[in-house]
Amino acid sequence: MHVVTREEMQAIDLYTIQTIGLGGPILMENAGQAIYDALAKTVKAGDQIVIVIGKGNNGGDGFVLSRLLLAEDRSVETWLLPDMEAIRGDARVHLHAFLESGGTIHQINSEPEHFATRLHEADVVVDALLGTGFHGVPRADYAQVIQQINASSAKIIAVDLPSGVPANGEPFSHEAVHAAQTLTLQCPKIAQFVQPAAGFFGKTEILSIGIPERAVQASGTQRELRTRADVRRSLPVREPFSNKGTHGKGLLIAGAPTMPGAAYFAARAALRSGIGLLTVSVPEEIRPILASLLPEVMYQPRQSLDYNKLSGLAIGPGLGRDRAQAAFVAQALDADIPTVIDADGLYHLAAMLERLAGRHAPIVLSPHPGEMARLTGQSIQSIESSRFSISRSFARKYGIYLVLKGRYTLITAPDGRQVVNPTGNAALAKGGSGDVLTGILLAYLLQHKQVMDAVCNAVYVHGALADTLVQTCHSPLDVLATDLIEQIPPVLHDLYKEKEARA
Ligand SMILES: NC(=O)C1=CN([C@@H]2O[C@H](COP(=O)(O)OP(=O)(O)OC[C@H]3O[C@@H](n4cnc5c(N)ncnc54)[C@H](OP(=O)(O)O)[C@@H]3O)[C@@H](O)[C@H]2O)[C@H](O)CC1
Ligand SMILES: [K+]
Repeated sequence: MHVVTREEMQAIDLYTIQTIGLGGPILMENAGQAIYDALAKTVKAGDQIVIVIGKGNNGGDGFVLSRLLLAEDRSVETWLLPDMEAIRGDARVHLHAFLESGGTIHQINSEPEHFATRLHEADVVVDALLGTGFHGVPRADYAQVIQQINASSAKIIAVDLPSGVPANGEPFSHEAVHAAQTLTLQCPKIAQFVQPAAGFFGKTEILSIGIPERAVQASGTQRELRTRADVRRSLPVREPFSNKGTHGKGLLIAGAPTMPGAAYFAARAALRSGIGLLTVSVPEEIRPILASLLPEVMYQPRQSLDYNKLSGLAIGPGLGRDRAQAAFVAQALDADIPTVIDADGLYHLAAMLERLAGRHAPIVLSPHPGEMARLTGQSIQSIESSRFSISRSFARKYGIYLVLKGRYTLITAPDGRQVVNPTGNAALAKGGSGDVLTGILLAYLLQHKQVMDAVCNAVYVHGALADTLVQTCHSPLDVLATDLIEQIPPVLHDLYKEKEARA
């Protein structure tokens, strides 16, 4: 599933209409029908529905929905902000069809009090004011209606985008529709995954409107939303006669006397994620503690790390920020084997980014926004408001795989391809969860054929751990790193069972 900008969506529309030959009115009919079907799942029989329509094709979707609801014995009113004469093109076609089918249009500007009353009484408000055509700041008349919609106690369902939200996720400070649910048409837009826009979507459902994949491909978009099917398809299969050496020999350089837990979490997560052989390097003071907790791993002293015959390494969890540790990061980079750098490893990396050049083996960096800010010298706010572009330029500049963590973690390949991860929740915002991800990343880097699959699947599974825990027996407040690790077996069990069932 591709994530698009407004311009890419418009190009997809144009290709579908001009090259494939599916006219705009047909797409709009499909859009209206898809919205109608999605509404049927959430709107109750006696609900009073108010559909609020703007001037463009987003409004056109609203006319189709109004016509489809005509046939039902429901309390539905359709309210139009612009004058009817201003409606043009495909939207005009469906305005005409609605009226000729017996529909009634109420004009907001002619009956402002009645509109206010209906909004107040409504159980559901469908926001078909503005979609991908919106830009800038809402004009006064639209701003007024957006404010009125937000003030109603109705369940707000936005068509394609919450009105007032810019499709490309540009930062904004004006009021936009706070939707309980957004029914996005065909392709998720960038806005859904960046702040502050993401906060206006509510529960989001992507509805197909019959646009062929070829039209999406033609737009050249390089962004995708990872689906469970993508993960299932690309998970490594364990051959029956494989041996421990087949699944990677990894080295984890982590932990400090004051932070032994990080090394434990990353190591145990790597083991649970299928790594074949794992060697851990921790300061001698804490090795006995780790050895008692992790009998499955081998140990190497920091002073004599052997990088030969390794399939990959991870460095950073709990490593510590004193200068002495920087040398281990530099050494790891010089080893030029598949490498994951996280946490304090990223802290030291910031002073030696030039070492990333000229390497051949893949490198995966997994910063949270604060660590990314330090790596780029930008503020956290600028990172958060332009996650896609900042990630892309950094990954391409240094030739690395970048995992920019967040509510929707964004994965970027050295060639600029980007994947949005849909799983995860606030339960992950706790010490140790990043160490668990590092362990899964290391294990997957050593087991997947494609690096991008390894990284995307590790991030997907990591988020799915938190989702499963919160959906079954935890709250977002009480999930510990150890809970995440112990959730790996059931989550992988389900994924592999689904994979087998589809084989
Ligand atoms: N393939 C698909 O996804 C399909 C999507 N459909 C729907 O079409 C919209 C996009 O339609 P479009 O007409 O391009 O644009 P909008 O309806 O979103 O809005 C256009 C009108 O909005 C006005 N506008 C723009 N900026 C502002 C602003 N700052 N304040 C107030 N009004 C604004 C603008 O008015 P003008 O007077 O400036 O012209 C436009 O008229 C998409 O989102 C889907 O919902 C199709 O239904 C099917 C295919
Ligand atoms: K809308």
